[in-house]
Amino acid sequence: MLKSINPTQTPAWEALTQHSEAMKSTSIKALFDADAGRFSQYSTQFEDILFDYSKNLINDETLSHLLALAEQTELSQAIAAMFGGDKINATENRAVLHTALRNRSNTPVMVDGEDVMPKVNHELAKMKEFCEQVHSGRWKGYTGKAITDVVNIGIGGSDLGPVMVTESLKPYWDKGITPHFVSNVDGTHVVEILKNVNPETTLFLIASKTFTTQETMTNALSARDWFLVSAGDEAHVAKHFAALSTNTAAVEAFGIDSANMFEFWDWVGGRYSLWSAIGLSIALTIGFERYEELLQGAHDTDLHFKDTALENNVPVLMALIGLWYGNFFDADSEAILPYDQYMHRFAAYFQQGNMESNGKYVSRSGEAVNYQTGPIIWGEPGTNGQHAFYQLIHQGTKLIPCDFLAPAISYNPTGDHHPKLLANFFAQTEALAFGKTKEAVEAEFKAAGKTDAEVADLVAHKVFQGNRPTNSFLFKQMTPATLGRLIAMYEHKIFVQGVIWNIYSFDQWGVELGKQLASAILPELGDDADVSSHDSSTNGLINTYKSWR
Ligand SMILES: O=P(O)(O)OC[C@H]1O[C@@H](O)[C@@H](O)[C@@H](O)[C@@H]1O
Repeated sequence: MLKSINPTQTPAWEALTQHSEAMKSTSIKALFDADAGRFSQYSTQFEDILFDYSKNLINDETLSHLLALAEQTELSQAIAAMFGGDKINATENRAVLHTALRNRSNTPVMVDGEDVMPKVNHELAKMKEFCEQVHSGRWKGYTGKAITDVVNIGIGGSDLGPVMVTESLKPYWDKGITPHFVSNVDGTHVVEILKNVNPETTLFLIASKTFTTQETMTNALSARDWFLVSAGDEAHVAKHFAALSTNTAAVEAFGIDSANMFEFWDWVGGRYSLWSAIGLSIALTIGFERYEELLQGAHDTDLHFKDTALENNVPVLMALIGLWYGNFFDADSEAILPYDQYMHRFAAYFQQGNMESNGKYVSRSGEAVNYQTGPIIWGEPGTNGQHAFYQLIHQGTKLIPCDFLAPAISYNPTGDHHPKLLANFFAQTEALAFGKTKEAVEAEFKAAGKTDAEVADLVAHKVFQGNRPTNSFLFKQMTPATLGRLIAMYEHKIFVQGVIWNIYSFDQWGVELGKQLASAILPELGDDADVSSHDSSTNGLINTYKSWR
């Protein structure tokens, strides 16, 4: 159990409040002007990832207060508690051990007196064997053909991780398997995906921690019906359906052979589950060895996070910088901007990671907090975002701290695309930090021959205030290990922030009410009679739907 400590009651919070006032009267530009060594002071290289946090409105004093806040909220104890298998997910009475799933050192990890590593290794061995069978063609479909397509049916944490990772690692799709993902209960999703696959050569992975999620069960049944239209005999299901779940009874009730079940455990949060059996679609797509490299990368970060002093600890620094803007500068969102087309679902992945973990207003002692918690996370790949929403980041009224990520080496070094892409990355962080002064705009106008009147009309619109903070993550090349490192860095950032905000980051009660109400409404949609059991808006929507369908 983590202690409940109100962060706003700590001396560090008070110091940060005062210090933030001082920092509001300086600027990122002034900090750079005063210190030629700022980049080397506020950047660090972790393995093959350069983390540059110098373009932030921070100085040594800021960091020392933030680190004091981490100490006063007992962050180090919380890190030890998580890795040690304590039940820090108190509202579900569960340990939080996605780190055990990628514990390549294989040191014992105890939960309730039991070392979980043997069962983690057992399941990994089972996944490996299955991948070998599928890749070698020994695993055959009902007409004797090898598997060519894998359809992962899952939603939320049972979908977003596999989608993001397989897309990010597309250059590694060399096992003859094409992955597909069905998540939305909208029939369009499953119908459109099934148009592209052949029942004889398709393997369905039903991915659901609980195996009760409405969307996934509905899609799984539709996929099974579609499959049986061609295959006929139910006995063929065993060759084409596997389950990734913690719920053996529900898997069996669905009709999936327990030999085709890949298990994980209640101490794996859904949004932290790509490292478990939920990662099977990844391993099938990129190969099991590459999946192990992904796990190894995450393990590298875990060891760094667990064993490095807070002041040099990358996920801790990421968390503290984010919290600085959220709590002391009223920033309410953060943008994640990968300059890597393959990473196009990275922001969406961490939208769930962050917002489901830290979107909580109730503290660990059950009271409403009186400070901001988790940020809104959003983002799109560069350079597309530049032509869409960067206007607001540069000149809007909101402060939006941004993370820029890019590989130095592209898998597609066609022409000069990659230098152009990276020139944009570097330029954007420069423009956001340093802006463009009125004097610079005026000088530009004058050089272009504009009249004084024209200059006066336009100058204010062309000024960039700058002072917009960014973090940059430049990595050598996107490999499975690099991706594993990056994901784990963001995961631990979320953990650190949740600890300091005194909230429970590993439950998600906020998703339940909508599910309950949807189950109550579904039977009401079964006939054409008007309903009157809800508020007038909900009644109005339901009754209009019924009259129009
Ligand atoms: O993996 P299952 O159990 O189908 O859950 C899928 C998703 O459901 C949602 O309601 C959330 O709780 C997510 O955290 C979870 O990943």
